[in-house]
Amino acid sequence: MVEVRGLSVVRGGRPVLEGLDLDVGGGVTGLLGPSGCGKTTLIRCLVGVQRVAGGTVRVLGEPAGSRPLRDRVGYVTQQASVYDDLGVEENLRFFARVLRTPSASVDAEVDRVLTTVGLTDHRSSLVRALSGGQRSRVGLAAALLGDPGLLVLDEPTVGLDPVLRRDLWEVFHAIAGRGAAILVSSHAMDEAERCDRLLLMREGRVIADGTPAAIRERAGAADVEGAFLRLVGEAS
Ligand SMILES: Nc1ncnc2c1ncn2[C@@H]1O[C@H](COP(=O)(O)OP(=O)(O)OP(=O)(O)O)[C@@H](O)[C@H]1O
Repeated sequence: MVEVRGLSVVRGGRPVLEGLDLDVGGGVTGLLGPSGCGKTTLIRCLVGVQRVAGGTVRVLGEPAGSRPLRDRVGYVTQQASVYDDLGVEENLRFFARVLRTPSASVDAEVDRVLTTVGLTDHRSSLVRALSGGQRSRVGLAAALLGDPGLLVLDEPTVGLDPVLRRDLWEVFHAIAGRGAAILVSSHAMDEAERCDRLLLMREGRVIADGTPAAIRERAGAADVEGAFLRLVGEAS
């Protein structure tokens, strides 16, 4: 679903990614790595908003950021990307219009994404009156409009309580179970265990790639956190 070849990015005059090769298939893939290693930069490349110095990025068979991908790639950024002074449903209707959802399908689309994220009871609430976790789910609902084949989530569970985090992970797996690929960046090592596959980055390179069990085994660690610390340490 994602094919990255020889990707190089320079930011602030410094190389951030250098000749990165990567494939992402179905299921939930976790993107881990120390702060500043290039996770958000890679995500920006996948959604087509990052200027690249070299290489190619193809998503669902198309160049990243190209017009056919507009409603086939969902992106939830670290910052809230919904309007505080609009209602939940109003936000979703607005984003459906931006995506040019045919007007006859908008009601069904809005109902579908509200059900997926469990917010049907809050459809009329103003976003600013919601809790942090509910607000995150409005952003996720907006990213699910158009039924994207790839969903990219940049630290989607920061600041959420353990129950909400667990619920959101159930939503991610349900979405992946319907055939979408999900790429989630995270610093939460307990969440890494929930991924089907992990990509561990350090200084713009992928230093480990496999299931959580395979990565634990390779590092000889009891959990992903131990494996992460060992592998990042080895690579330095
Ligand atoms: N707007 C910018 N201008 C210049 N350099 C930037 C900019 N944004 C990020 N960088 C640099 O690019 C590198 C990678 O940043 P990036 O945001 O991709 O890291 P990250 O792995 O997502 O970090 P974090 O886990 O802290 O979110 C860092 O060294 C950072 O200083």
